Amino acid sequence: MAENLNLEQLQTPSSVFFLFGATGDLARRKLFPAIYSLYREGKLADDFAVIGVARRPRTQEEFREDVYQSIQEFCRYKAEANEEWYAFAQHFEYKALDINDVNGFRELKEQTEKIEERYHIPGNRMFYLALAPELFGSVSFNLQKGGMLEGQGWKRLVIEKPFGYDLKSAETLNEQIRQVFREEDIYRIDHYLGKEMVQNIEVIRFANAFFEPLWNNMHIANIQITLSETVGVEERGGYYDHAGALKDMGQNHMLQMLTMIAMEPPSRLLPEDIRDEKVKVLRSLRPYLNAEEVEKNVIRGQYIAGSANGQELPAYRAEDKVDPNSNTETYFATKLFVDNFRWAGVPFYIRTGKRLPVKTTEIVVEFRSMPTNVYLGQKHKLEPNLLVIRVNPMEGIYVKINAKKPGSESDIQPVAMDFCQSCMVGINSPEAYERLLHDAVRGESTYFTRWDEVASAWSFVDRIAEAWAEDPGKLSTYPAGSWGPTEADELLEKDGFHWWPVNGQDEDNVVWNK
Ligand SMILES: NC(=O)C1=CN([C@@H]2O[C@H](COP(=O)(O)OP(=O)(O)OC[C@H]3O[C@@H](n4cnc5c(N)ncnc54)[C@H](OP(=O)(O)O)[C@@H]3O)[C@@H](O)[C@H]2O)C=CC1
Ligand SMILES: O=C1O[C@H](COP(=O)(O)O)[C@@H](O)[C@H](O)[C@H]1O
Repeated sequence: MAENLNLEQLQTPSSVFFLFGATGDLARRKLFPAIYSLYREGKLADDFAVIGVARRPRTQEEFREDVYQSIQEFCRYKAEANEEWYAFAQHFEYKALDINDVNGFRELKEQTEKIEERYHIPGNRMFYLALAPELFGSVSFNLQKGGMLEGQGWKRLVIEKPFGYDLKSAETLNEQIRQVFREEDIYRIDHYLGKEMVQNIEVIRFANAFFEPLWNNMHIANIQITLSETVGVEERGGYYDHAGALKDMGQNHMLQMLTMIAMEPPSRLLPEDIRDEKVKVLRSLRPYLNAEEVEKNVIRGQYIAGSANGQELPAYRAEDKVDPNSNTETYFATKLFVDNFRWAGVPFYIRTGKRLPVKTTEIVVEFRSMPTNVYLGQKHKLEPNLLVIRVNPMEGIYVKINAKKPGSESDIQPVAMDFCQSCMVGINSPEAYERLLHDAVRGESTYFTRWDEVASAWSFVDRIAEAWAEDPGKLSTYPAGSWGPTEADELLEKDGFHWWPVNGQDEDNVVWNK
């Protein structure tokens, strides 16, 4: 029998979790809440410690208060200021240092050793960099120079996206961190890989006899991946205006979801076997060879002023820290091909954007139509079968099939066979960051991106970004609160397809099994 990893049996070892960027947005909104949820669910070792690191001065009490406030605001479990909270908060300490100052790291070492002694932690250290990528190299070097990587126990580096701004900068970054850490000790986060339903794609595909035989170009007409957001750029205008939708979401989350959908079944469910299959998909992406191909196949747009739910919304160019003449895309849609035997000729359409009408991530697999339609002339045109994977905020899958309308002579109507996971587990489905932190501390690297995946994704995306850089003027606009530029609809219409309604917007047309 093939050897697999038994996640349930992986122990959570005692360790110190260093959070660089502890006064930042990501720490506040995602990381402190994730640690607290893991604690509440008994998924942390009894002997654990968290050291927050950033430049701002904070007393230990102030830092613990920051953590408390973040949990109250963003965590799915609420804390009560009682003894239990006090016991938990004692595990948190703060160290003010500048990443570029090695002396700060020497002091950090002393502080760490005291904590490790207090909690009997055997030198296991996880360094989470919730920092701008320019600082990743300096942190790695100074961790080494400051003696933080010495002694027994494992030392792991967890890095946030974006991993570079293009292939070249990613390579430089990678060379820097690889001078200090081994590839197997580097955990590159793509939080979409921590989402319940993205991980479920593997199970849906490889544990169901009726999907895998149909999972190819003989039976699938096209695949659509939509990641729509209602928010604008919020406080992150400075970062976003340099990144844009393609690099912020396309290079990572969208391509990672595509790999999960398109990869071959691995022979074993071991991290490297799965990652090997994913990277093959990225290497099989058909590159756009020139600016004309990019223009034909990739639509980019930027939102102008609009409205949603009766609220007036500003144009992107009027957002805080955004250049008023910015040509950065807040939306892109593209048609891709995975040039291998399984997927030859099947278009993958992916789209993402800010200030769209709903917050949703969905993957729609559209099956080919029946070879002949014996129901021609009936009232209802036969719709293709769909498998829809709802990633968030609703979690679940449904299969859309055609059935006879009860009581009618021969009317046909689409019905949905629905597995609504969020209906069963409610809002308590573990957040992506919880799952990924838990995996990283246990040394489970499957749902982190390996260097060759990152590099292949950048190679693909760079060609698009370069074509856009040559001709920055060709940018469509769309009103905030709309579904993006009309050109994105035409992209599918040219092929005889259309975007399927997402987020249950098709419900009037479909009978649901509820
Ligand atoms: N926020 C989000 O939703 C997401 C963020 N990310 C990524 O995570 C990373 C962090 O993002 P975010 O939290 O939003 O950023 P913020 O700007 O909110 O926080 C940056 C953090 O870095 C610290 N910092 C900056 N310079 C130094 C320095 N020289 N020495 C020590 N600490 C320093 C800041 O603390 P201080 O000023 O006190 O020094 C602060 O804690 C970025 O790479 C971002 O792209 C990825 C996905 C989502
Ligand atoms: O990585 C990012 O993801 C968020 C969207 O994540 P979600 O889990 O809320 O869907 C996006 O808003 C942000 O711009 C991007 O950097």
